[in-house]
Amino acid sequence: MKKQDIIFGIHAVEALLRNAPERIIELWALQGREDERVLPLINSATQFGVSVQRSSRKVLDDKSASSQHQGIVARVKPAKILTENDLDVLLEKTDQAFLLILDGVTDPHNLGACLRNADAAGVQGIIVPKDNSVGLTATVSKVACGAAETIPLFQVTNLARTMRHIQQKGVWIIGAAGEADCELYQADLKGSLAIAMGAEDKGLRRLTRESCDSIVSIPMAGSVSSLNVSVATGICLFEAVRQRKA
Ligand SMILES: C[S@@+](CC[C@H](N)C(=O)[O-])C[C@H]1O[C@@H](n2cnc3c(N)ncnc32)[C@H](O)[C@@H]1O
Repeated sequence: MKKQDIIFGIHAVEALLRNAPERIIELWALQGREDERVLPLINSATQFGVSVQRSSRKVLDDKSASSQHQGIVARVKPAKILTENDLDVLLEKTDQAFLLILDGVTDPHNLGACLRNADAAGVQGIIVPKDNSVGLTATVSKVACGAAETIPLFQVTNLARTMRHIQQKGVWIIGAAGEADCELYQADLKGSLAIAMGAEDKGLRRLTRESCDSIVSIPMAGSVSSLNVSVATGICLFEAVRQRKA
């Protein structure tokens, strides 16, 4: 069974039942413990005609390849892969884009945390390059706490080309890099916007950086040279939220 065919954890399965119950093929719930958070999920799945099996902890650990399943594991049909064309549809529907670009994030915990931040900030979609990025794995869904089932993730073949394309549609792209002279808090983050974050090891690739309209840094007071990408993403997104509400 491929890892991405499994979704586990209470928030992730709950979001799946709310947003795409048709994707669930079967569900395993921990036997012998009537967890009040798991029971509504079992009831809801049963209403959708999903087969629910009561299983031992060992079975759930094996199915999810994790011990973090919180007593609930689902086998699912893969999510529809969204591409450049789907991004166009999104842009046509909004007069003020708010997007996140992740240039090659490879750690599932980081992508999960970025999805969670993006959902909380009201981001409409996340753009990632198809290659050299982690996809929507079971761990990503678990860490994202339901956001992997709500935020559209656009996987594009050529990130720089997609960036040019969305710029032509009026989206201003701000990249985040620790060494930039302009501070995040000086940048104008209102209007149609995409914020681009770099990968864990190499940061923004040269072409991605050159495709940004401007580059900003989050001021650092201590001795470390950079923040974790999901932390930096949260800071940038919520500064944008603050400005857009003002
Ligand atoms: C772990 S950092 C990458 C560090 C990498 N060694 C580099 O040279 O960029 C991952 C991403 O988080 C964002 N980031 C981390 N710290 C930042 C800061 N102080 N200012 C702006 N962005 C930051 C950037 O987008 C960066 O590419």
